[in-house]
Amino acid sequence: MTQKIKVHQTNYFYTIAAYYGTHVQTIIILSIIILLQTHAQSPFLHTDVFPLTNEDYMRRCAPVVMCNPNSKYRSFNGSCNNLRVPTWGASNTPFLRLLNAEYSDGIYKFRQQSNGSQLPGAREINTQLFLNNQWYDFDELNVLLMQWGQFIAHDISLLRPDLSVADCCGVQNISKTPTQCQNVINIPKNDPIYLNYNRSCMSFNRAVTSANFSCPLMPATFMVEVSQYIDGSQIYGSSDTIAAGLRSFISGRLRSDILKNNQNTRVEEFCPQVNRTTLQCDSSTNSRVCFQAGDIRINQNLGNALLHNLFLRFHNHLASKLLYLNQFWSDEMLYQETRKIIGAVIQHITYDHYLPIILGETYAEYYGLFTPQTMYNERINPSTSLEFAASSFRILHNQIPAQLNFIDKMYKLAFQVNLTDWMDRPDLLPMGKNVDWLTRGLVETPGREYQPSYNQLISNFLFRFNLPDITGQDLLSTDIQRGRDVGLPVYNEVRTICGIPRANSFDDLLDLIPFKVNFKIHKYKNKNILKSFILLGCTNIKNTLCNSTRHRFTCRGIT
Ligand code: HEM
Ligand SMILES: [Ca+2]
Repeated sequence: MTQKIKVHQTNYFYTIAAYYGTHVQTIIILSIIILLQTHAQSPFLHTDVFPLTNEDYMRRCAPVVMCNPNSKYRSFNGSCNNLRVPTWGASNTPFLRLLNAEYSDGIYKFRQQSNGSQLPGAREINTQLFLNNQWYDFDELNVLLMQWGQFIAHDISLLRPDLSVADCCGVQNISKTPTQCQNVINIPKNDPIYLNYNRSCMSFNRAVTSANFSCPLMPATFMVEVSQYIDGSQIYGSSDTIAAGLRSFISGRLRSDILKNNQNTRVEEFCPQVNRTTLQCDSSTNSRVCFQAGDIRINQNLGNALLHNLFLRFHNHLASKLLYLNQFWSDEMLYQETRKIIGAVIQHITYDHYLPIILGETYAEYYGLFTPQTMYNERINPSTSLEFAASSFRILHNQIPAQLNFIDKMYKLAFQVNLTDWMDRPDLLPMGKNVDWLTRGLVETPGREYQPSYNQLISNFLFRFNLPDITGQDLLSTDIQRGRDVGLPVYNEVRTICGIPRANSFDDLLDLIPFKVNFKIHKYKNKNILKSFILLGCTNIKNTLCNSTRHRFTCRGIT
């Protein structure tokens, strides 16, 4: 069994985004901090420095799992990858906390300011600091880099919001409503967007806790509902049952649907369609297509659905090649061997192509993240940390472009869509040559410039066609609120665990947060948000294409 230590446990990205509140001024900049520590000093190598509450689940609720040490293939739920502690990294086990939970009641209530008042509203933070600070320079990296990030995020993390309390903002008497509803995101009176829609509140559903898994723990403990290893679980599923439901049981292949395009001129293979009475895609009443895969978020946006479809085709292609070479292999062997190769490919792309760009080559090499330097330390808990999944990795939401380009084989822009117009509605994919065109679009379109804000559409109109109200939601506010929901500690605490001195003044923050970033003035910067939408829509095609793509995630020659 290939066992690789997940990198994000020892990555020290951190953001102040989720830690706003105690000092409003520290909101100035959204930043990633990458700490360069020596291995010897790294606290993350020793599980005994983690909060003791991490052990509570193990002591009280963890199932006894028997492993076969000679098993040739990974389990679907991730158990038995670590033979010392078989449940480490398994689905439906808790996120790891690098630091103690911070709640005002020590258990579950949102953190407060040091003077006991509420933290500034999440939406207010966005509107005051980020929403109007959009920069429109193009990146030298392509949009596929962003899409790969989401694809692996779904491989290692799923924190499910509790949707049993449907629309909190419809509830009038907030003092008598369920606790869940007391955590809605308030919309400031002068909100530049929602003001026009007369909205004062945005729904926010707190995440399900271990109590939903018959394991009530204090402080609130949150469960990862997918296998936490990079193992392709978003393709294959994180349980035996889901995995079996996705297989054809013929020649190692996954179930798929062969669909004709709208002109009946082209036949292509797609992920199987799900029965529309299930929860998947149900929030989008007007979608005709609804794919099924190992992860429930497959249909969330067109780019993610595209990668799922490409990997399904890759699996079935590889399985047929293996069958050709090994005529006597059983369905099971063909399936598992193909799955093993796909898992390795995903790790290879992640460690050798993605992370060196995200972290920088020096860092990636120093920590032995490139493939030839793999090592395995059975004492490292590989679980996805809350600090990573609820904060650090979400910073890369700032790479999401407002639009996706469909580019034809002559490298001309065929058409462009708003990402938020097609959420949970992947209907476009099986039409025409859209799979080819969107693939080319991800590869050939420069990514969104790295910056503190998220794009205007996901900051205002997320899921706009899936919600009862037509306006939609704000991903940046949701990310800030999610940090509070799961009890993330304040930024200063995280500095200390990463070996950086505590900041005692705002000047102390300058060591890792560049002073100037917030004052960047760009030619397209426009105070009027609605005008900037027009700018986005009119982006000149010449500027939106990469000149060539010698590297998987890199645009070349763009100025
Ligand atoms: C392509 C467009 C994307 C959309 C529309 C999107 C949207 C979302 C949404 C709605 C959530 C759940 C928010 C909540 O309720 O707490 C989420 C979670 C998350 N996103 Fe994204 N995202 C996108 C891309 C990305 C990218 C590029 C990355 C990283 C490189 C990323 C990393 C994450 C992570 C780590 C989580 C938490 C996952 C969990 O534990 O459940 N996402 N995203
Ligand atoms: Ca996984």
